[in-house]
Amino acid sequence: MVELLKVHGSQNKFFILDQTALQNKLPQPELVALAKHITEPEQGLLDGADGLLVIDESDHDGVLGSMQVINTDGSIASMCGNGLRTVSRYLSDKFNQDAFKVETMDSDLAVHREADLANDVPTFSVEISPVTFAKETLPFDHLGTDNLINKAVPEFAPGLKFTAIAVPNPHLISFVDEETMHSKLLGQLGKMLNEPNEYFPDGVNVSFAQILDRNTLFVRTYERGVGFTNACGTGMSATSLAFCLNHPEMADFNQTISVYNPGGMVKTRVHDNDSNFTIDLIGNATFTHKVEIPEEDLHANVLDHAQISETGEQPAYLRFVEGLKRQRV
Ligand SMILES: N[C@@H](CCC[C@H](N)C(=O)O)C(=O)O
Repeated sequence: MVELLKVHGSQNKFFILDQTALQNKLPQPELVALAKHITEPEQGLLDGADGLLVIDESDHDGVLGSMQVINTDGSIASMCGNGLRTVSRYLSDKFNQDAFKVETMDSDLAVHREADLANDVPTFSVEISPVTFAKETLPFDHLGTDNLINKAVPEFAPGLKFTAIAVPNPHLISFVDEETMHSKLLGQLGKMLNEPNEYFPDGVNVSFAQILDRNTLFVRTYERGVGFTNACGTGMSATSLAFCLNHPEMADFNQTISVYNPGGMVKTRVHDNDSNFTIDLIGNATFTHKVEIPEEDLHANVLDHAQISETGEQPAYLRFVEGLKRQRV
C-alpha cells in the first residue's frame, strides 16, 4: 500500500504523492494521467482537488526533496506557493528539519516552519522567486509593450490597469473595486486568456485584488489549468509585489501584508534587493486526509480500492477562518 495525502493551503487543495515511497516510481505519463483522474470532482477522490504535487529526491545542496506541480488539466506549472507550503511540511516531518530548501522547476527555494497562524494550524513560510517582468518570461505578446506594469489594456477590460509578473509561473493582476471583484469579469477574462489566444499563448493565472486597508488585500484568482480556486499562493505573492509597486502610498516593502482570499488568509512580505524582488509567503499547511492505495492501482490509474481516513486537522483550520470573518466585520 502507498499513502497519499490530501492537503490544502488556504483551501487550495492538492494530493501529495511521494515517489520515494514507491517500489517503482510512476513515469511522467502515469503521473499526468493520475493527476487528471484523482483531481476530477466526480470521478476522482474526495471531491477532487486543484492539482497533484509530486515529491521526489534531490541531490542539490541543502535541499530535502523536489516538488513537481501538475494542474488538474495535466499541464505542468513551474511553481505553486500554497502547494509548496504543504510539501515543506511533509518534508519537514519526514526529515525532522524546520528550515531547508525544496527543489522546484526553476530554482531551489528556502522554506521554514513558522509560528502557527492560529491554534493547531501548522504554518510554513516559503520563498517565492525568481521574479521577472519581461514579456518573454511570461510569455505575452501583441500588447505593444515589453513589460506590463500598471498599464491600461482595453482589449482585456476597458478602464482597468494590468500588471504581468512571472514568479516564475505567470500572473496577470488588476486592482479593482468591490463591484468589479464580484462581477463576471474575472471568470470571463480568465477563460479567454486560458483558451488559445494571441496574448498569453501558454495561458496565465489571472487575479483581481481589492485594497482593504494599508498592507491589506483581498485577492481572487482564476488559475491556469484549473479555473477558479479558493486561493493561489503565487498569485497572492505576485499581487503583493504589484501592490508595493503600484500603490506605494498603501503598501510597504519588508512589512507584513495580510492577503485575504476565499479560502482564508495568508501573510506576505516583499523584499526589494536592487530591483531583485523576492517574496515570503506565509500560511497554513493543512493535511486533511490520508489515502491508502495499492501501488499497482496507482500505476494503472485505478482509484476504486482507495482507503481514506481523516486526519482531524480541518476543524482547527475552519475555526481560524471563522475568526477571520469576525475580525473583518
Ligand atoms: N495554486 C498555485 C499555482 C498552481 C499553478 C498554476 N495553476 C499555474 O499553472 O501556474 C499556487 O498556490 O501558487
